[in-house]
Amino acid sequence: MPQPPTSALPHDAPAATAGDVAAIIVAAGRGTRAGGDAPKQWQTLCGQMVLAHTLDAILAAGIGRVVLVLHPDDTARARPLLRDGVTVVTGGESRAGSVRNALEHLSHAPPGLVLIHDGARPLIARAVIARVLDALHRHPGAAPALPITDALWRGVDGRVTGTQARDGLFRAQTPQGFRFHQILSAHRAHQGDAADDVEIARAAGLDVAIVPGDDDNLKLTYPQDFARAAQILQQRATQQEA
Ligand SMILES: Nc1ccn([C@@H]2O[C@H](COP(=O)(O)OP(=O)(O)OP(=O)(O)O)[C@@H](O)[C@H]2O)c(=O)n1
Ligand SMILES: C[C@](O)(CO)[C@H](O)COP(=O)(O)O
Repeated sequence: MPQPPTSALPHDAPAATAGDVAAIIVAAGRGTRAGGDAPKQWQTLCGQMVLAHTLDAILAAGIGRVVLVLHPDDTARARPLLRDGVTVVTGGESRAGSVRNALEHLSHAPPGLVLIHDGARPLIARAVIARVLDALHRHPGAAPALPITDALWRGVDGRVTGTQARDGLFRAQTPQGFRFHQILSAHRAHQGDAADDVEIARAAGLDVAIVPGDDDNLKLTYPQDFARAAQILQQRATQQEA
């Protein structure tokens, strides 16, 4: 069984090399819902590109091998992000296609485990990464999520047309982690798009554990998300100074 890297593991976990784990950061989208003068992953958040925050967070967790998945129009923007252990592949027409391109790239020197993360989630905490890696000791897949705490409705044209029970429903986050060869096979077998990699894994019959997510691990989707993300980063900076 491949073991995750030491630095992202609980203190009592067996030591492992960082080479056992690779991360894929998908950042080939166009960020249409966010608007702005560039796709959201390239916009500035607290003085740094969104994608730089995301990459720094993944590297800080001890993941020594990262594949950035970028739109072909964006490769020049990525120059400040390039360093040892970071490679770039071209994205696909869908998020699933982008992930598939990265998995095929990694298949030439396959890791034991792979974490698949949205470039648009720059506030990913090391503790969440560690929870995913720890669960991969016991499950072929693991992903963070938050339970739904609000009532759920169906609506059309601004009116409620029905309600939906919330029991057993979760808001999925990333990174979503898998044993590499299993998620590669699942993607190769999958037809069409998918909301996330857990959907593709489940379609291939893989067991996926849910680990606690983090409210701060938001996906930058709309313009207002940037203000919330900046507030979280400023709170973190203040706490570190204290
Ligand atoms: N063909 C695609 C589409 C999306 N993504 C990435 O998948 C993540 C989640 O997708 P989303 O938040 O929907 O990003 P966009 O597709 O850019 O947003 P929008 O739907 O508003 O255009 C993002 O980091 C995005 O860059 C990708 O790598 N390749
Ligand atoms: C992968 C994901 O972030 C899990 O919640 C989400 O499905 C991405 O959705 P999007 O429409 O591609 O932003």
